This record gives sequence, structure tokens and C-alpha cells, in this order.
Amino acid sequence: MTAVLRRPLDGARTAAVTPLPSPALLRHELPASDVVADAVHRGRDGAEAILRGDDDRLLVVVGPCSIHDADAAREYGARLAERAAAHADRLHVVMRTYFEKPRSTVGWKGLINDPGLDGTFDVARGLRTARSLMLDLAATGLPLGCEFLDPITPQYLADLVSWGSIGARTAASQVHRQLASGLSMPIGIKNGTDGDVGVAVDAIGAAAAPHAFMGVTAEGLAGLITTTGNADAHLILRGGSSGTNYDEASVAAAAAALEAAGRRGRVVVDASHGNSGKDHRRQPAVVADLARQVAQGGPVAGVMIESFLAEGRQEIGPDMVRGRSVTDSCVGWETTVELLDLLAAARR
Ligand SMILES: O=C[C@H](O)[C@H](O)COP(=O)(O)O
Ligand SMILES: C=C(OP(=O)(O)O)C(=O)O
Repeated sequence: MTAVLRRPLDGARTAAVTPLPSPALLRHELPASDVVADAVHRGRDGAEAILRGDDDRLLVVVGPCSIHDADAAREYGARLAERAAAHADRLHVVMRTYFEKPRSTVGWKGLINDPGLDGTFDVARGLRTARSLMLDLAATGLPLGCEFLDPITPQYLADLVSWGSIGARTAASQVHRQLASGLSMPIGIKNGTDGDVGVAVDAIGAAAAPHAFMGVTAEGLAGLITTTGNADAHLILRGGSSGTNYDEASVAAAAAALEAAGRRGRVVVDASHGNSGKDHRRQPAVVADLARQVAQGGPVAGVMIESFLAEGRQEIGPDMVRGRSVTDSCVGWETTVELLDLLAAARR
């Protein structure tokens, strides 16, 4: 029989596969110093103690919706480290260092995916830029927080993260629940984009359980990952298409749903996203309501604020304003200072 040329069975829709440095290589090139390791541990311990009710400070996760300019983020971090130190007896401040953005359809997917903001997708550079920025920020003593989106990214960066999140678009994803079950820091899981809190309560239960799943080792090889479960997975109320859920009744209902599922009835509330209709000008009113709830005691263990140096948002383009978000709109620095003061006063 004459040999027939077979059509390839895969690769039909793959344009290229480009090698990346292994996670172990990147961590070797950019290692965590003792000062950084201490900041990461203090960040994790503080967040865990607050969520467990053993520390009566308020967790505040604050920072840009996404980081696109490492220098502007360094300036923001230096300012935030100073405010965090000033409020350290009442607030446990974690800086949002979000390098991966889940998109509703398409759009810029964050600094790791496209550090040039120009569709060149230099992921190796994105990983280096993100890790090196995180090392600089953690060296100021600031604990860092991010959303875990791509299941491979944690191997490159998770050692520098004190608090993590699973977003509204992935709360139902088994891959992300399994990932959360093995991460070394408390993981906040958001309610769905439609406002469904049940999906996040289910995710918290799934993340608390041990799992075995396929993943990537530090050397970049395929591996079977076996986890012990994350007892510090918790709920983030972020509102949704059905309305906001930062008010006292919604917070109480969410806490009751958690308790009915056998989980701790303590929540983090996001002042942005569905709770502000993505309009940064509404965040101060949400934070003011949360401050009132915090002052009364109750289930609010933490508050999330989207903030950057300059308020608002802008499109990616040639004439961008330094320190202004290129994803969701953020409150500016002066408002951030006022909101931190307000939350600290409420905790007093
Ligand atoms: O937090 C950021 C955005 O809300 C999220 O990435 C979705 O953005 P999009 O709806 O603009 O795609
Ligand atoms: C994407 C985010 O939030 P959500 O998943 O609530 O949309 C975010 O916090 O950056």
C-alpha cells in the first residue's frame, strides 16, 4: 500500500507555541528576600486572624483595578505603605496588585498577558515585570493581593501574595476552586456577576476540601497536585446585575447563608464592581455605609476599594494619564486617603 500523507490531528487553530521560563527559573532570578518573606507572612497571618475573628482590625484590600504601569504602581505603593503604617492598629491594608484581568468578552487581559499594551503578548516579560514589581512593593512592608485567573500563574507569583481572590466570572469553575484549595493564603471568592451568592458559598465549601488535579510543577512539567484544602476561603460581596449587596440586610443574609453551609459568617465587601455600577464616584458612599456597619460590629471583616493615583479610567492609547486605570474606574489618591481614615475611625 502506498503511504498517504495524513492531515495533522491537532494544531489546526494554534498559530504558535513559544517557550516560557519555568516558574523555578523566574523565582531563582527574582528571589524573595527575608524582608519580603516577612511581609508576606505578616500579611497572610493578619488576614487569616481577621477572617477567623481573632484580630479585630479591618481587612482593607485597596489598589488599582489593574496595574499597567509598574512605576506608577511603585509610587502608589510607597504612598499606601505610609498610610497603612499610620493605621496599622486598626486596619490591615493589602495592596491590590492585579496583573490578570478576566474579560466579559474581549479586551486587554492584564500586564502579564500583554505588558506592552499593544497586542505583542510578551508573557515572559509580563511575568518578570510583575514579579519584580511585587518584590519592590513587598520590600516596603505592604502585603499584596491579586486575583488568580490562569491556573499556571501561581507557580510564578503566589509566594509573594498574602491574600488572593477568585473572581465573579470563575467562582463556579472547578479548576479555580481546586486551585484555591491549595493556595497558601486566604482566598476571597466573589458572588457571581448576576449577584448569585450561592455559587460563592458552594465555591468556599469546595475550596475548603482537599483535591487532586493536574497542574504544572515549579520546573514547568505536568504534575498531579494534591491539596489539603483552604480553611480560609471566604466570601466577597461585589453586587451584580441583580443589584447591589453591600447594605446591612444583604450582608446579614450572606452571613446567614455561610453559617447555614457550616462556614464562618464573616464577609469582605467590594465597594466597586456591581456595588458601584463600575462608577468610581459611587464608591465613597458604599464605603461610608460599610464604615457605619463596621462601627456597629457585625459580619463585615473586610472592605475592597479600587483606587489609583488619578481618578477615573482611560482607554489604552498614545496619551495616557499616569496612574489612571485602563480597566475599571478607580477613586483617586486624595479620596483613597479619606476612605482609609473613615474606615480606621469606624474600627475605633
Ligand atoms: O475588574 C475588572 C473588570 O470588571 C473585569 O475585568 C471585567 O471587565 P469587562 O467587563 O470590561 O471585560
Ligand atoms: C475582576 C474583578 O472583580 P469581579 O470578579 O468582581 O468582576 C476585580 O476585582 O478586579
